Amino acid sequence: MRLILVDVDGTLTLDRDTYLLELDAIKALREIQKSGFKVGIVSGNSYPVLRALYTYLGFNGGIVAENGCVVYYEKLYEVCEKINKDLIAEFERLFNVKGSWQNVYKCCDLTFTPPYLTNEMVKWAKGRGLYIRTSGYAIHVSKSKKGKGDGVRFLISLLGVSKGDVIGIGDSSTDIEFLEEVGFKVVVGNGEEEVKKLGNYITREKSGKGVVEFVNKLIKGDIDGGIRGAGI
Ligand SMILES: O=C(O)COP(=O)(O)O
Ligand SMILES: [Mg+2]
Repeated sequence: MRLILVDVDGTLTLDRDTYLLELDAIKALREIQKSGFKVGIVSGNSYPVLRALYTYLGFNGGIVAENGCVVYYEKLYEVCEKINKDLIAEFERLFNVKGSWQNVYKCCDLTFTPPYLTNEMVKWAKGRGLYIRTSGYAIHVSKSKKGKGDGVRFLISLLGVSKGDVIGIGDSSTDIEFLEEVGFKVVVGNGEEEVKKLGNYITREKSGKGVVEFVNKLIKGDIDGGIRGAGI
């Protein structure tokens, strides 16, 4: 089996500062599903939000939610340690940020906006044995050191796919640990520079249009240096 895992915000959207989906990217991914690939989503968003999205988009390769802490494929799994939600009020008060409306639906990875990380926040998290990152959309606080990496590894093993048969597509530093777990790493053209350094393929186009560019090349068999068994 061949699997494509796609980040959501900044990757399936029109750009890195909007929630509007690039509909052509959805179309291209549905098309590649018809040729035998499975398509899954890997995101910092909460499970209910992603489960609805996954259902309405018609994908079939599973869900990694809460930055790797929650995994769904036929069944729901919590992969990380739960976080104490009293931290929401403390973090909001100390740093003048706002907890996401999705925090009530989360177990393990809490989010705050605006998405700008400060040294003081990093120090605060370290002092509490927590990990803190930014996706460009929000600040994420959890007990998970490996972020999306833990969830992606878990999903891949649930599906029984080998790492070499998995393609990952992302945009932000929260995708680094995710991309480290897959055989072929794609970064959208407007992605963060530190993520692009890891990429086997950097799209010319930004966000969702970049997904369209890559998937079309994959369908045509136009990608060099391919991944094992992926037909590229
Ligand atoms: O939850 C976020 O902050 C961003 O979500 P993403 O992981 O789909 O980019
Ligand atoms: Mg993203």
